[in-house]
Amino acid sequence: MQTTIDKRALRARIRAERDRFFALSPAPIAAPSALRALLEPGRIVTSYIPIGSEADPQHLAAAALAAGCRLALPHVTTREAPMRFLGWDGRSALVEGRYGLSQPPSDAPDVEPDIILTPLLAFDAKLDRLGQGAGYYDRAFATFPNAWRIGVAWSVQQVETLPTDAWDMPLHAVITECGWIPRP
Ligand SMILES: Nc1nc2c(c(=O)[nH]1)N(C=O)[C@@H](CNc1ccc(C(=O)N[C@@H](CCC(=O)O)C(=O)O)cc1)CN2
Ligand SMILES: Nc1ncnc2c1ncn2[C@@H]1O[C@H](COP(=O)(O)OP(=O)(O)OP(=O)(O)O)[C@@H](O)[C@H]1O
Repeated sequence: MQTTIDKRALRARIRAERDRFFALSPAPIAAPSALRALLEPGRIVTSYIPIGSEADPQHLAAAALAAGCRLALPHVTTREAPMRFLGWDGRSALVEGRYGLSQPPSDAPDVEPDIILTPLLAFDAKLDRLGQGAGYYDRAFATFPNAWRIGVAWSVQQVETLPTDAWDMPLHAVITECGWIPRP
């Protein structure tokens, strides 16, 4: 399948580019006003703890907490089991999981997210997204179709155009160190 080969090569290229960019100590990702406008008290925002050279959403999560939102983090086990979103107060100890991920303990409460801050490998001008390839976020988007899908990335992760599959749901916006990119 051609798109599978394309995606694998693209992932490797983008990971290398992201590593190079990250080594230059980019400016942190700050919360744009368009995101702050969505942070109503009581809303549930799922963040993530970055691994390697991923863009760090910590200031977005802090803005959400300060606005009275509740936080959650993704939790994965096997590749087959769907990802869960588990409540997190922003300070409690996390547990190391697969791939070196920091996750809430598996007995933390499941929540239904309103805003999904989404890690990604690449995005394009249409705000299509390429992830790690396990389909965790694609499946979560299908489960929570009414949640805001907001990508978090370094600007160098934008590519001309991505191959898409039938299940791909575009992002509503992407936040980079340069600011907010709305869906066209
Ligand atoms: N920080 C973070 N948390 C996350 C994700 C993510 O992409 N980033 N996920 C998104 O789905 C879920 C975990 N899924 C993952 C799926 C595959 C790989 C993986 O294949 N990692 C590669 C290389 C990682 C890299 O260098 O970028 C590996 O371990 O070989 C990692 C996480 C939930 N939590
Ligand atoms: N809504 C869905 N329901 C069931 N399986 C799905 C769904 N969406 C994607 N998948 C499965 O997930 C796998 C990975 O898809 P893809 O390569 O597009 O992942 P990705 O977008 O890079 O990953 P991720 O979403 O984890 O960041 C595919 O094999 C696909 O069959």
